[in-house]
Amino acid sequence: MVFTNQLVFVTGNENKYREVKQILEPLGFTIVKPEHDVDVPELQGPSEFIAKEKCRRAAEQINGPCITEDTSLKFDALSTEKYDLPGPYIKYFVENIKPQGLHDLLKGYGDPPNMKASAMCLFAYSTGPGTEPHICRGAAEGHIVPPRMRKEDVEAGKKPFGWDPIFQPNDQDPERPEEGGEKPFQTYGEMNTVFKNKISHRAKALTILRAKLEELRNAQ
Ligand SMILES: O=P(O)(O)OP(=O)(O)OP(=O)(O)OC[C@H]1O[C@@H](n2cnc3c(O)ncnc32)[C@H](O)[C@@H]1O
Ligand SMILES: [Mg+2]
Repeated sequence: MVFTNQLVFVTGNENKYREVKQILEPLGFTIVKPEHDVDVPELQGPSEFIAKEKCRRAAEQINGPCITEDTSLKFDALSTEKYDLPGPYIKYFVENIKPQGLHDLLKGYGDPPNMKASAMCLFAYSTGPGTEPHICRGAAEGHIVPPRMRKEDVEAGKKPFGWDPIFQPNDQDPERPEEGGEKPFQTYGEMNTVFKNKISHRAKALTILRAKLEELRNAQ
């Protein structure tokens, strides 16, 4: 297996693709789409199983190395020690009840309601069909808040990226505007992309993926 800096990212989500390009390309990687359409079903089960299986199937379909990514959003109020909920099923929740509905769902239970949430991203890297994918995890703790998006995006009628408008990550310092933090605390949907890409669950997972790729390259 010869490593190159070109990574095939198999995803059906244009927003994910854009963010991965924005984060990794300044670091010397080239992110490309597969040459032909790849259809990986929405798998169910524990997050790590989904992430590995998704990558295994994608590598088989493109017959070569690739990366895939699976994102989940856990609400503390709904989760148990064993199961993160909605967790990997967040896609269907957000499609059906939209960010406002997700917020209202939590808001309706508990006094006061527990609005704590964490976003998790699992990247998987496969060196090709028949190999065990490597998993790189990144997480961001935060709170679910009423939807807030950047004014210009609302005015332009822009469709939000998933649950961005209701997730307010804790890891931001409104006292340090030079680092992108702005008063008051922002949701992902309000942040400029440079700042989101610096602190997000995806950015953290990509830092680990990058180190993993270096390690594999040095070991060859
Ligand atoms: O083809 P894949 O890569 O699987 O793309 P997907 O859109 O099906 O993505 P997932 O299966 O990982 O489902 C995650 C859901 O969470 C949403 N999502 C992922 N990352 C997000 C982020 O950074 N901010 C907001 N929503 C996000 C995404 O739009 C989906 O609805
Ligand atoms: Mg998916």
